[in-house]
Amino acid sequence: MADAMAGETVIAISGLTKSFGGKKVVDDVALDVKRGEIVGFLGPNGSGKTTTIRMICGLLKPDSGSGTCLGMDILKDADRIKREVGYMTQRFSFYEDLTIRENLDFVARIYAIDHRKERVRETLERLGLTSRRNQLAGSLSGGWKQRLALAASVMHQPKLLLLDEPTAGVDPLARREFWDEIHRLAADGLTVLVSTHYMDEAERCHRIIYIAYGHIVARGTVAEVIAQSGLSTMIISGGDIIAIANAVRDRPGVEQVAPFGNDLHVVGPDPMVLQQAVDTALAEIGSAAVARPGETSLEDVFIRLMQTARIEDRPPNGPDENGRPA
Ligand SMILES: Nc1ncnc2c1ncn2[C@@H]1O[C@H](COP(=O)(O)OP(=O)(O)OP(=O)(O)O)[C@@H](O)[C@H]1O
Repeated sequence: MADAMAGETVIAISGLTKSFGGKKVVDDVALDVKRGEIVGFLGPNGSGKTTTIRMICGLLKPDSGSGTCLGMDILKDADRIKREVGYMTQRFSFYEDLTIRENLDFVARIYAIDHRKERVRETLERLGLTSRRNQLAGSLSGGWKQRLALAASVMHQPKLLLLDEPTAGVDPLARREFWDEIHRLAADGLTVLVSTHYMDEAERCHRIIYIAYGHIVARGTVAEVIAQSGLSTMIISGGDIIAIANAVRDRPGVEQVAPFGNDLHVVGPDPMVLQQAVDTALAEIGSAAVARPGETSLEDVFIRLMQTARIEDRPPNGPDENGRPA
């Protein structure tokens, strides 16, 4: 993020609340996003990410709450906000029997973009789509479709881009290129709020916000969110991982046990108690495996946040207290 742009507020919202069928799915959410930031929006399925994004961009009216998006009032100026943000939904759709260029031309007409042909040409160039401009959208692979969707959402030159799980089902190379593009756009001053379930994508954001069943429960840089969790991790290598997992799982001070390849990651809130639990478990089963302190991962933190989310806020078919699906 360029320093000169930092500080300018793009989204400033507080008390945002929305209910569906008597159930609050977004409850007292506050958001503050500055120009040029890439903010990741994470949380379990059904936690209110899409609903929040839709309220920010004027597509859905909040029950309560107030604030501004691009300097406009989210309650009074919803129609203007809608026109000035770029929004890429989870399921983007195109005319499959139109080419990439024709699809963009169609979008440009809808937005009544001036100098339409020139803008379509520029957008094709900027998003690396020029060589494929005459290919039918229906024949594109997932990664190219996604690039077309991104092109369609930035063609009207929005200052804020809202991306709702933009890379679901796209291969790693295409995701890498997509994120490189997002960073280039942000460096030019575009502000990005992106919902995702991918840890590597969270790590590519300047800042993340974690929402669990309507409530924001963590926010900050990835390093800050990991530090705030207060979790410690021991990594056990060189033994019967399954036997060790069974021996350590229910010990005091152990919250999570998960195999990663040939290693076992054991996570808990107190490093001393955790070490003791691991040592005792290894001794008990006579294992010669080696245990060492390791870095706590963002995934471990998110699982903890999901487990500790308020039970009454969870959907009836949501995860149980161990984070397992019902
Ligand atoms: N129009 C609607 N009518 C009724 N319920 C809705 C509506 N839109 C969303 N919901 C419910 O609100 C809750 C939050 O949904 P939302 O799509 O905002 O979550 P999400 O965090 O984006 O989930 P995911 O990660 O699965 O995309 C869910 O329980 C969903 O079923």
